[in-house]
Amino acid sequence: MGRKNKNKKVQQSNGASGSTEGGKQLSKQVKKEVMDLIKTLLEKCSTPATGGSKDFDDYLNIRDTVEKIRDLQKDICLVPEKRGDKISAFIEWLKSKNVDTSCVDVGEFDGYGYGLQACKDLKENESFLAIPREVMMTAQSARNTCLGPIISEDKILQVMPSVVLALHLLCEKRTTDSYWKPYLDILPQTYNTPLYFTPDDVKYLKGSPAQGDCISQYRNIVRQYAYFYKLFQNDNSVQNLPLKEFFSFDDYRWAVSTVMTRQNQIPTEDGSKMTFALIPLWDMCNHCNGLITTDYNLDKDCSECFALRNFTKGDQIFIFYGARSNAELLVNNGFVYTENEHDRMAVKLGIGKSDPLFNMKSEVLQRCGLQVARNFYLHTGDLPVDSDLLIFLRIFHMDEDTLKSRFSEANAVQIKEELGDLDKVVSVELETNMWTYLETRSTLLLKSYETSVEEDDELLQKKKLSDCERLCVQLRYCEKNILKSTASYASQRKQKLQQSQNQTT
Ligand SMILES: C[S@@+](CC[C@H](N)C(=O)[O-])C[C@H]1O[C@@H](n2cnc3c(N)ncnc32)[C@H](O)[C@@H]1O
Repeated sequence: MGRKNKNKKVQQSNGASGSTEGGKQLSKQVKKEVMDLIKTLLEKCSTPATGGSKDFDDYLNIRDTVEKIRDLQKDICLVPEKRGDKISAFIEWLKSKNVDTSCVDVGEFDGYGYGLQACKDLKENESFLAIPREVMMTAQSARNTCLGPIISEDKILQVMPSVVLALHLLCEKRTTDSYWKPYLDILPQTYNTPLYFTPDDVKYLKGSPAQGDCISQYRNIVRQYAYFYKLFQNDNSVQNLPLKEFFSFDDYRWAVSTVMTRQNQIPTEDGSKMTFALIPLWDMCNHCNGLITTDYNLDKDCSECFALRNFTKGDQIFIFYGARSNAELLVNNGFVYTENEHDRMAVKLGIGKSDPLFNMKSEVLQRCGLQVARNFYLHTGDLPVDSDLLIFLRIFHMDEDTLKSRFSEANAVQIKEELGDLDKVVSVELETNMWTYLETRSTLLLKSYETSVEEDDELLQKKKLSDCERLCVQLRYCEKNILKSTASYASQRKQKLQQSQNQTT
Protein backbone atom coordinates (compact mmCIF):
# COMPACT_ATOMS: atom_id res chain seq x y z
CA MET A 1 0.00 0.00 0.00
CA GLY A 2 3.06 2.25 0.22
CA ARG A 3 2.08 4.00 3.39
CA LYS A 4 5.22 3.48 5.42
CA ASN A 5 6.98 6.79 5.32
CA LYS A 6 9.75 6.87 7.84
CA ASN A 7 12.22 8.59 5.50
CA LYS A 8 10.03 11.11 3.77
CA LYS A 9 10.92 14.66 2.82
CA VAL A 10 9.90 17.23 5.36
CA GLN A 11 7.76 20.16 4.26
CA GLN A 12 8.82 23.34 5.96
CA SER A 13 6.75 26.25 7.10
CA ASN A 14 6.87 28.11 3.81
CA GLY A 15 5.83 25.06 1.87
CA ALA A 16 9.33 24.40 0.47
CA SER A 17 10.38 20.79 0.27
CA GLY A 18 13.48 19.12 1.74
CA SER A 19 15.08 19.57 5.11
CA THR A 20 17.68 22.02 3.86
CA GLU A 21 15.52 24.24 1.69
CA GLY A 22 13.69 27.38 2.92
CA GLY A 23 11.51 27.28 6.00
CA LYS A 24 12.60 29.17 9.04
CA GLN A 25 13.20 27.49 12.33
CA LEU A 26 12.83 29.39 15.57
CA SER A 27 16.07 30.72 17.07
CA LYS A 28 17.31 29.20 20.32
CA GLN A 29 16.23 32.31 22.20
CA VAL A 30 12.66 32.21 20.81
CA LYS A 31 12.44 28.48 21.47
CA LYS A 32 13.35 29.15 25.09
CA GLU A 33 10.68 31.84 25.33
CA VAL A 34 8.10 29.44 23.88
CA MET A 35 9.13 26.71 26.29
CA ASP A 36 8.79 29.09 29.27
CA LEU A 37 5.30 29.99 28.08
CA ILE A 38 4.48 26.31 27.61
CA LYS A 39 5.43 25.67 31.24
CA THR A 40 3.22 28.57 32.31
CA LEU A 41 0.36 27.06 30.28
CA LEU A 42 0.78 23.66 31.89
CA GLU A 43 0.52 25.33 35.29
CA LYS A 44 -2.48 27.45 34.32
CA CYS A 45 -4.32 24.45 32.90
CA SER A 46 -3.50 22.14 35.79
CA THR A 47 -6.21 23.44 38.13
CA PRO A 48 -9.61 21.96 37.28
CA ALA A 49 -12.38 24.18 35.88
CA THR A 50 -14.88 25.19 38.57
CA GLY A 51 -17.93 25.49 36.35
CA GLY A 52 -18.52 29.08 37.56
CA SER A 53 -17.83 32.58 36.28
CA LYS A 54 -14.15 32.21 37.26
CA ASP A 55 -13.78 29.82 34.31
CA PHE A 56 -14.21 32.70 31.86
CA ASP A 57 -11.48 34.74 33.61
CA ASP A 58 -9.22 31.67 33.61
CA TYR A 59 -9.98 31.20 29.92
CA LEU A 60 -8.89 34.80 29.21
CA ASN A 61 -5.76 34.25 31.23
CA ILE A 62 -4.86 31.01 29.40
CA ARG A 63 -5.69 32.61 26.07
CA ASP A 64 -3.35 35.48 26.83
CA THR A 65 -0.41 33.06 27.08
CA VAL A 66 -1.52 31.14 23.98
CA GLU A 67 -1.63 34.38 21.99
CA LYS A 68 1.97 35.14 23.03
CA ILE A 69 3.01 31.68 21.80
CA ARG A 70 1.09 32.16 18.54
CA ASP A 71 2.87 35.44 18.00
CA LEU A 72 6.31 33.86 18.47
CA GLN A 73 5.38 30.97 16.15
CA LYS A 74 3.84 32.95 13.31
CA ASP A 75 6.69 32.14 10.89
CA ILE A 76 6.64 28.39 11.41
CA CYS A 77 2.94 27.69 10.80
CA LEU A 78 1.68 25.79 7.80
CA VAL A 79 0.71 28.15 5.00
CA PRO A 80 -2.93 27.67 3.95
CA GLU A 81 -3.41 26.81 0.30
CA LYS A 82 -6.51 27.14 -1.88
CA ARG A 83 -8.31 23.82 -1.68
CA GLY A 84 -10.56 24.49 -4.66
CA ASP A 85 -7.62 24.22 -7.07
CA LYS A 86 -6.75 20.75 -5.79
CA ILE A 87 -10.09 18.97 -6.15
CA SER A 88 -9.44 17.43 -9.57
CA ALA A 89 -6.05 16.03 -8.45
CA PHE A 90 -7.82 14.57 -5.42
CA ILE A 91 -10.45 12.85 -7.58
CA GLU A 92 -7.71 11.50 -9.89
CA TRP A 93 -5.87 10.14 -6.85
CA LEU A 94 -9.03 8.36 -5.67
CA LYS A 95 -9.57 6.91 -9.15
CA SER A 96 -5.97 5.66 -9.15
CA LYS A 97 -6.89 3.73 -5.99
CA ASN A 98 -9.90 2.23 -7.79
CA VAL A 99 -12.47 4.36 -5.96
CA ASP A 100 -15.62 4.70 -8.06
CA THR A 101 -16.53 8.39 -8.04
CA SER A 102 -19.08 8.19 -10.86
CA CYS A 103 -22.11 9.09 -8.68
CA VAL A 104 -20.69 12.26 -7.14
CA ASP A 105 -18.96 15.55 -7.79
CA VAL A 106 -17.38 17.83 -5.22
CA GLY A 107 -19.05 21.25 -5.26
CA GLU A 108 -19.22 24.44 -3.21
CA PHE A 109 -22.53 25.16 -1.46
CA ASP A 110 -23.49 28.44 0.13
CA GLY A 111 -23.46 28.09 3.93
CA TYR A 112 -21.92 24.60 3.87
CA GLY A 113 -18.41 25.01 2.43
CA TYR A 114 -17.72 22.12 0.08
CA GLY A 115 -20.10 19.18 -0.27
CA LEU A 116 -21.03 16.29 -2.52
CA GLN A 117 -23.32 16.76 -5.50
CA ALA A 118 -25.24 13.93 -7.20
CA CYS A 119 -24.02 13.30 -10.77
CA LYS A 120 -27.14 11.24 -11.44
CA ASP A 121 -30.52 10.56 -9.86
CA LEU A 122 -30.09 8.44 -6.73
CA LYS A 123 -32.86 6.37 -5.18
CA GLU A 124 -33.25 6.14 -1.40
CA ASN A 125 -30.95 3.36 -0.07
CA GLU A 126 -28.92 3.24 -3.30
CA SER A 127 -25.20 2.82 -2.68
CA PHE A 128 -23.36 5.88 -4.00
CA LEU A 129 -19.92 5.68 -2.44
CA ALA A 130 -17.55 2.94 -1.28
CA ILE A 131 -14.26 4.12 0.21
CA PRO A 132 -11.58 1.46 0.80
CA ARG A 133 -9.46 1.42 3.96
CA GLU A 134 -6.41 1.84 1.75
CA VAL A 135 -7.11 5.57 1.29
CA MET A 136 -8.24 6.30 4.86
CA MET A 137 -6.07 7.84 7.54
CA THR A 138 -6.63 5.88 10.72
CA ALA A 139 -5.26 5.59 14.21
CA GLN A 140 -3.85 2.28 12.92
CA SER A 141 -2.17 3.77 9.84
CA ALA A 142 -0.49 6.27 12.16
CA ARG A 143 1.38 3.37 13.76
CA ASN A 144 3.06 2.60 10.42
CA THR A 145 4.62 6.07 10.31
CA CYS A 146 7.33 7.80 12.33
CA LEU A 147 4.66 8.27 15.02
CA GLY A 148 4.70 4.51 15.72
CA PRO A 149 7.41 4.51 18.45
CA ILE A 150 5.84 7.49 20.26
CA ILE A 151 2.38 5.89 20.20
CA SER A 152 3.86 2.74 21.73
CA GLU A 153 5.47 4.73 24.53
CA ASP A 154 3.02 7.50 25.32
CA LYS A 155 0.17 6.66 27.69
CA ILE A 156 -2.05 9.50 26.41
CA LEU A 157 -1.70 8.49 22.77
CA GLN A 158 -2.51 4.90 23.64
CA VAL A 159 -5.95 5.88 24.94
CA MET A 160 -6.75 8.86 22.70
CA PRO A 161 -7.05 7.76 19.07
CA SER A 162 -8.39 11.18 18.02
CA VAL A 163 -5.18 12.81 19.23
CA VAL A 164 -3.18 10.17 17.32
CA LEU A 165 -5.14 11.08 14.19
CA ALA A 166 -4.48 14.81 14.70
CA LEU A 167 -0.72 14.23 15.03
CA HIS A 168 -0.82 11.82 12.09
CA LEU A 169 -2.42 14.56 9.99
CA LEU A 170 0.18 17.11 11.02
CA CYS A 171 3.11 14.78 10.32
CA GLU A 172 1.70 13.96 6.88
CA LYS A 173 1.04 17.65 6.21
CA ARG A 174 4.74 18.25 6.89
CA THR A 175 5.78 15.43 4.56
CA THR A 176 6.08 16.70 1.00
CA ASP A 177 5.59 13.32 -0.64
CA SER A 178 2.93 12.03 1.73
CA TYR A 179 0.83 9.16 0.44
CA TRP A 180 -2.27 11.20 1.41
CA LYS A 181 -1.10 14.53 -0.07
CA PRO A 182 -4.00 14.84 -2.57
CA TYR A 183 -6.41 14.39 0.34
CA LEU A 184 -4.54 16.75 2.68
CA ASP A 185 -4.59 19.41 -0.02
CA ILE A 186 -8.39 19.57 -0.17
CA LEU A 187 -9.03 19.85 3.58
CA PRO A 188 -10.44 23.18 4.86
CA GLN A 189 -7.87 25.78 5.82
CA THR A 190 -9.78 26.95 8.87
CA TYR A 191 -12.75 26.01 11.04
CA ASN A 192 -15.50 27.47 13.19
CA THR A 193 -14.89 25.18 16.17
CA PRO A 194 -14.57 26.84 19.61
CA LEU A 195 -10.77 26.64 19.22
CA TYR A 196 -11.15 29.50 16.73
CA PHE A 197 -13.57 31.58 18.84
CA THR A 198 -12.50 34.96 20.16
CA PRO A 199 -13.48 35.92 23.75
CA ASP A 200 -16.19 38.12 22.21
CA ASP A 201 -17.64 35.10 20.40
CA VAL A 202 -17.64 33.15 23.66
CA LYS A 203 -19.42 36.06 25.38
CA TYR A 204 -22.28 35.65 22.92
CA LEU A 205 -22.96 32.32 24.66
CA LYS A 206 -23.51 33.89 28.10
CA GLY A 207 -26.38 32.02 29.75
CA SER A 208 -25.96 28.95 27.55
CA PRO A 209 -24.52 25.73 29.00
CA ALA A 210 -22.46 25.57 25.79
CA GLN A 211 -20.31 28.49 26.99
CA GLY A 212 -18.71 26.23 29.61
CA ASP A 213 -18.29 23.44 27.04
CA CYS A 214 -16.48 25.79 24.63
CA ILE A 215 -14.17 27.00 27.39
CA SER A 216 -13.47 23.41 28.53
CA GLN A 217 -12.65 22.36 25.01
CA TYR A 218 -10.22 25.25 24.56
CA ARG A 219 -8.57 24.53 27.89
CA ASN A 220 -8.25 20.78 27.19
CA ILE A 221 -6.71 21.27 23.77
CA VAL A 222 -4.31 23.92 25.09
CA ARG A 223 -3.21 21.51 27.84
CA GLN A 224 -2.78 18.73 25.28
CA TYR A 225 -0.78 21.04 23.04
CA ALA A 226 1.52 22.10 25.87
CA TYR A 227 2.01 18.46 26.88
CA PHE A 228 3.00 17.35 23.37
CA TYR A 229 5.13 20.43 22.77
CA LYS A 230 7.19 19.57 25.83
CA LEU A 231 7.34 15.89 24.87
CA PHE A 232 8.52 16.68 21.33
CA GLN A 233 11.27 18.95 22.62
CA ASN A 234 12.54 16.62 25.31
CA ASP A 235 12.04 13.08 24.07
CA ASN A 236 14.80 11.42 22.03
CA SER A 237 12.39 9.05 20.33
CA VAL A 238 10.96 11.97 18.33
CA GLN A 239 14.13 12.74 16.36
CA ASN A 240 12.49 11.58 13.11
CA LEU A 241 9.27 13.44 13.71
CA PRO A 242 8.71 16.23 11.17
CA LEU A 243 6.92 18.15 13.93
CA LYS A 244 9.86 18.57 16.25
CA GLU A 245 10.80 22.03 14.94
CA PHE A 246 7.40 22.99 13.57
CA PHE A 247 4.77 22.15 16.13
CA SER A 248 2.79 25.39 16.36
CA PHE A 249 -0.42 25.96 18.29
CA ASP A 250 -2.19 27.11 15.12
CA ASP A 251 -1.30 23.89 13.32
CA TYR A 252 -2.40 21.76 16.25
CA ARG A 253 -5.78 23.47 16.54
CA TRP A 254 -6.22 23.05 12.78
CA ALA A 255 -5.44 19.32 13.00
CA VAL A 256 -7.65 18.79 16.06
CA SER A 257 -10.51 20.65 14.37
CA THR A 258 -10.06 18.63 11.17
CA VAL A 259 -10.35 15.42 13.17
CA MET A 260 -13.25 16.65 15.33
CA THR A 261 -15.33 17.72 12.35
CA ARG A 262 -14.54 14.79 10.02
CA GLN A 263 -13.62 11.63 11.94
CA ASN A 264 -15.71 8.48 11.91
CA GLN A 265 -15.45 5.18 13.74
CA ILE A 266 -14.69 2.05 11.74
CA PRO A 267 -13.79 -1.50 12.76
CA THR A 268 -10.12 -2.53 12.77
CA GLU A 269 -9.06 -4.87 9.94
CA ASP A 270 -9.78 -8.01 11.97
CA GLY A 271 -13.11 -6.54 13.11
CA SER A 272 -12.20 -7.04 16.77
CA LYS A 273 -12.48 -3.41 17.87
CA MET A 274 -13.33 0.07 16.64
CA THR A 275 -10.83 2.70 15.57
CA PHE A 276 -11.04 6.28 14.31
CA ALA A 277 -10.64 7.17 10.67
CA LEU A 278 -10.64 10.07 8.25
CA ILE A 279 -12.50 8.84 5.17
CA PRO A 280 -11.60 10.86 2.06
CA LEU A 281 -14.51 12.02 -0.14
CA TRP A 282 -17.14 10.54 2.22
CA ASP A 283 -16.10 13.30 4.63
CA MET A 284 -17.24 15.89 2.09
CA CYS A 285 -20.88 15.07 2.90
CA ASN A 286 -22.75 17.69 4.90
CA HIS A 287 -25.38 16.86 7.52
CA CYS A 288 -29.18 16.85 7.48
CA ASN A 289 -31.96 15.14 9.47
CA GLY A 290 -32.43 11.46 8.71
CA LEU A 291 -30.92 8.12 9.61
CA ILE A 292 -27.34 6.83 9.61
CA THR A 293 -26.73 5.33 6.16
CA THR A 294 -23.01 4.61 6.31
CA ASP A 295 -21.86 1.12 7.11
CA TYR A 296 -18.54 -0.69 7.15
CA ASN A 297 -18.28 -3.70 4.84
CA LEU A 298 -15.56 -5.87 6.41
CA ASP A 299 -15.62 -8.38 3.51
CA LYS A 300 -14.76 -5.66 1.01
CA ASP A 301 -12.85 -3.66 3.66
CA CYS A 302 -14.54 -0.41 2.72
CA SER A 303 -16.96 2.13 4.12
CA GLU A 304 -20.20 2.11 2.13
CA CYS A 305 -22.65 4.96 1.99
CA PHE A 306 -26.30 4.73 0.89
CA ALA A 307 -28.60 7.57 -0.11
CA LEU A 308 -30.77 8.62 2.87
CA ARG A 309 -33.50 9.76 0.48
CA ASN A 310 -34.02 10.22 -3.24
CA PHE A 311 -31.61 12.75 -4.72
CA THR A 312 -32.01 14.26 -8.17
CA LYS A 313 -28.99 14.87 -10.39
CA GLY A 314 -27.42 18.17 -9.28
CA ASP A 315 -28.76 17.98 -5.69
CA GLN A 316 -26.40 18.24 -2.78
CA ILE A 317 -26.11 14.79 -1.15
CA PHE A 318 -26.47 14.97 2.61
CA ILE A 319 -25.90 12.30 5.21
CA PHE A 320 -27.01 12.17 8.85
CA TYR A 321 -24.14 12.55 11.34
CA GLY A 322 -26.17 11.18 14.28
CA ALA A 323 -28.67 12.46 16.86
CA ARG A 324 -26.71 15.43 18.20
CA SER A 325 -28.00 18.61 19.83
CA ASN A 326 -27.05 21.95 18.33
CA ALA A 327 -24.77 22.56 21.30
CA GLU A 328 -22.95 19.32 20.51
CA LEU A 329 -22.81 20.24 16.82
CA LEU A 330 -21.39 23.65 17.66
CA VAL A 331 -18.78 22.40 20.11
CA ASN A 332 -17.67 19.31 18.17
CA ASN A 333 -18.51 20.07 14.55
CA GLY A 334 -18.37 23.86 14.34
CA PHE A 335 -21.88 24.44 13.00
CA VAL A 336 -25.48 24.86 14.13
CA TYR A 337 -28.33 23.17 12.28
CA THR A 338 -31.45 25.24 12.80
CA GLU A 339 -33.81 22.52 11.50
CA ASN A 340 -32.31 19.95 13.89
CA GLU A 341 -35.02 17.42 14.87
CA HIS A 342 -32.74 16.13 17.63
CA ASP A 343 -32.01 19.46 19.24
CA ARG A 344 -32.13 19.40 23.01
CA MET A 345 -30.90 21.51 25.83
CA ALA A 346 -29.02 20.30 28.88
CA VAL A 347 -30.39 21.35 32.27
CA LYS A 348 -28.59 20.41 35.45
CA LEU A 349 -30.99 19.10 38.08
CA GLY A 350 -30.41 17.43 41.41
CA ILE A 351 -31.93 16.64 44.77
CA GLY A 352 -30.46 18.98 47.39
CA LYS A 353 -28.80 17.44 50.44
CA SER A 354 -30.98 19.78 52.54
CA ASP A 355 -34.12 18.01 51.31
CA PRO A 356 -35.38 16.04 54.37
CA LEU A 357 -36.32 13.19 52.00
CA PHE A 358 -32.90 13.21 50.25
CA ASN A 359 -32.00 9.64 51.24
CA MET A 360 -35.31 8.12 50.21
CA LYS A 361 -35.48 10.02 46.93
CA SER A 362 -31.90 9.30 45.94
CA GLU A 363 -32.39 5.62 46.75
CA VAL A 364 -35.44 5.35 44.43
CA LEU A 365 -33.62 7.31 41.72
CA GLN A 366 -30.58 5.08 41.92
CA ARG A 367 -32.73 1.96 41.82
CA CYS A 368 -33.95 2.99 38.38
CA GLY A 369 -30.50 3.97 37.17
CA LEU A 370 -30.72 7.75 37.56
CA GLN A 371 -28.08 9.77 39.37
CA VAL A 372 -29.15 12.18 42.11
CA ALA A 373 -27.66 15.13 40.21
CA ARG A 374 -26.99 15.17 36.49
CA ASN A 375 -27.83 16.82 33.19
CA PHE A 376 -31.37 16.18 31.98
CA TYR A 377 -32.61 17.29 28.58
CA LEU A 378 -35.37 19.51 27.26
CA HIS A 379 -36.17 18.59 23.68
CA THR A 380 -37.22 20.53 20.63
CA GLY A 381 -40.67 19.76 19.18
CA ASP A 382 -44.05 18.97 20.72
CA LEU A 383 -42.72 16.83 23.59
CA PRO A 384 -39.96 18.66 25.47
CA VAL A 385 -39.91 16.24 28.41
CA ASP A 386 -38.53 12.69 28.08
CA SER A 387 -39.17 9.81 30.47
CA ASP A 388 -35.90 10.24 32.44
CA LEU A 389 -36.76 13.84 33.21
CA LEU A 390 -40.35 12.94 34.05
CA ILE A 391 -39.24 10.24 36.50
CA PHE A 392 -36.76 12.63 38.10
CA LEU A 393 -39.28 15.46 38.44
CA ARG A 394 -41.91 13.16 39.94
CA ILE A 395 -39.50 11.70 42.51
CA PHE A 396 -38.15 15.19 43.22
CA HIS A 397 -41.68 16.37 44.11
CA MET A 398 -42.85 13.24 45.93
CA ASP A 399 -44.01 13.29 49.55
CA GLU A 400 -42.93 10.82 52.19
CA ASP A 401 -46.16 8.80 52.18
CA THR A 402 -46.07 8.19 48.43
CA LEU A 403 -42.38 7.32 48.50
CA LYS A 404 -42.93 4.84 51.31
CA SER A 405 -46.23 3.32 50.26
CA ARG A 406 -45.63 3.03 46.52
CA PHE A 407 -41.93 3.06 45.82
CA SER A 408 -40.01 1.67 48.81
CA GLU A 409 -40.09 -1.84 47.31
CA ALA A 410 -40.51 -1.05 43.60
CA ASN A 411 -37.89 -2.29 41.14
CA ALA A 412 -36.52 -0.37 38.14
CA VAL A 413 -39.14 -1.67 35.71
CA GLN A 414 -42.01 -0.81 38.03
CA ILE A 415 -40.65 2.67 38.77
CA LYS A 416 -40.18 3.39 35.07
CA GLU A 417 -43.66 2.10 34.25
CA GLU A 418 -45.33 4.14 36.98
CA LEU A 419 -43.36 7.36 36.66
CA GLY A 420 -42.10 7.47 33.07
CA ASP A 421 -45.53 7.67 31.50
CA LEU A 422 -46.88 11.17 30.92
CA ASP A 423 -50.48 10.10 31.18
CA LYS A 424 -50.20 8.26 34.48
CA VAL A 425 -50.95 10.90 37.08
CA VAL A 426 -49.27 10.18 40.43
CA SER A 427 -51.44 12.73 42.22
CA VAL A 428 -52.94 15.99 41.03
CA GLU A 429 -51.01 17.89 43.67
CA LEU A 430 -47.67 16.37 42.72
CA GLU A 431 -48.25 16.89 39.01
CA THR A 432 -49.32 20.50 39.54
CA ASN A 433 -46.20 21.19 41.60
CA MET A 434 -44.02 19.47 39.05
CA TRP A 435 -45.34 21.41 36.04
CA THR A 436 -45.20 24.67 38.00
CA TYR A 437 -41.57 23.92 38.86
CA LEU A 438 -40.69 23.17 35.24
CA GLU A 439 -42.42 26.31 34.00
CA THR A 440 -40.63 28.47 36.57
CA ARG A 441 -37.27 26.82 35.96
CA SER A 442 -37.50 27.26 32.18
CA THR A 443 -38.56 30.89 32.59
CA LEU A 444 -35.66 31.55 34.95
CA LEU A 445 -33.18 29.90 32.59
CA LEU A 446 -34.48 32.14 29.80
CA LYS A 447 -33.63 35.13 31.95
CA SER A 448 -30.00 34.06 32.31
CA TYR A 449 -29.38 35.05 28.68
CA GLU A 450 -28.70 38.72 28.04
CA THR A 451 -31.06 38.95 25.06
CA SER A 452 -34.55 37.75 24.17
CA VAL A 453 -35.49 35.43 21.31
CA GLU A 454 -36.84 38.45 19.42
CA GLU A 455 -33.59 40.38 19.85
CA ASP A 456 -31.60 37.38 18.63
CA ASP A 457 -33.90 37.05 15.66
CA GLU A 458 -33.27 40.68 14.79
CA LEU A 459 -29.51 40.26 15.25
CA LEU A 460 -29.52 37.27 12.90
CA GLN A 461 -31.62 39.10 10.31
CA LYS A 462 -30.01 42.50 10.38
CA LYS A 463 -26.59 42.62 11.94
CA LYS A 464 -23.46 41.74 10.07
CA LEU A 465 -22.00 39.03 12.24
CA SER A 466 -18.80 37.03 11.79
CA ASP A 467 -19.30 33.30 11.10
CA CYS A 468 -18.50 32.34 14.69
CA GLU A 469 -20.66 35.12 16.17
CA ARG A 470 -23.56 33.99 13.98
CA LEU A 471 -23.21 30.38 15.16
CA CYS A 472 -23.23 31.46 18.81
CA VAL A 473 -26.33 33.62 18.33
CA GLN A 474 -28.04 30.81 16.38
CA LEU A 475 -27.32 28.37 19.19
CA ARG A 476 -28.71 30.57 21.96
CA TYR A 477 -31.72 31.36 19.75
CA CYS A 478 -32.45 27.61 19.38
CA GLU A 479 -31.97 27.03 23.12
CA LYS A 480 -34.30 29.87 24.05
CA ASN A 481 -36.97 28.49 21.75
CA ILE A 482 -36.69 25.12 23.52
CA LEU A 483 -37.00 26.84 26.90
CA LYS A 484 -39.96 28.93 25.75
CA SER A 485 -41.82 25.93 24.40
CA THR A 486 -41.03 23.93 27.56
CA ALA A 487 -42.48 26.71 29.74
CA SER A 488 -45.61 26.89 27.63
CA TYR A 489 -45.91 23.07 27.54
CA ALA A 490 -45.66 22.89 31.35
CA SER A 491 -48.26 25.62 31.71
CA GLN A 492 -50.65 23.76 29.37
CA ARG A 493 -50.21 20.49 31.29
CA LYS A 494 -51.03 22.34 34.49
CA GLN A 495 -54.16 23.89 32.98
CA LYS A 496 -55.28 20.49 31.67
CA LEU A 497 -54.91 19.01 35.15
CA GLN A 498 -56.96 21.80 36.65
CA GLN A 499 -59.66 21.40 33.99
CA SER A 500 -59.94 17.64 34.54
CA GLN A 501 -60.07 18.20 38.29
CA ASN A 502 -62.83 20.79 37.89
CA GLN A 503 -64.78 18.33 35.80
CA THR A 504 -64.58 15.60 38.42
CA THR A 505 -65.62 17.86 41.33
C1 LIG B 1 -17.48 16.34 7.35
S1 LIG B 1 -17.28 18.00 6.93
C2 LIG B 1 -18.29 18.18 5.49
C3 LIG B 1 -17.56 18.88 4.36
C4 LIG B 1 -17.28 20.33 4.60
N1 LIG B 1 -18.43 21.14 4.30
C5 LIG B 1 -16.08 20.81 3.81
O1 LIG B 1 -16.15 21.91 3.24
O2 LIG B 1 -15.07 20.14 3.79
C6 LIG B 1 -18.24 18.73 8.22
C7 LIG B 1 -18.29 20.23 8.17
O3 LIG B 1 -19.19 20.66 7.16
C8 LIG B 1 -19.99 21.74 7.62
N2 LIG B 1 -21.40 21.29 7.68
C9 LIG B 1 -21.87 20.02 7.65
N3 LIG B 1 -23.21 19.99 7.68
C10 LIG B 1 -23.62 21.27 7.76
C11 LIG B 1 -24.90 21.90 7.83
N4 LIG B 1 -26.03 21.21 7.84
N5 LIG B 1 -24.94 23.24 7.89
C12 LIG B 1 -23.79 23.97 7.87
N6 LIG B 1 -22.55 23.44 7.81
C13 LIG B 1 -22.46 22.11 7.74
C14 LIG B 1 -19.46 22.11 8.98
O4 LIG B 1 -18.49 23.10 8.81
C15 LIG B 1 -18.82 20.83 9.46
O5 LIG B 1 -17.77 21.03 10.36
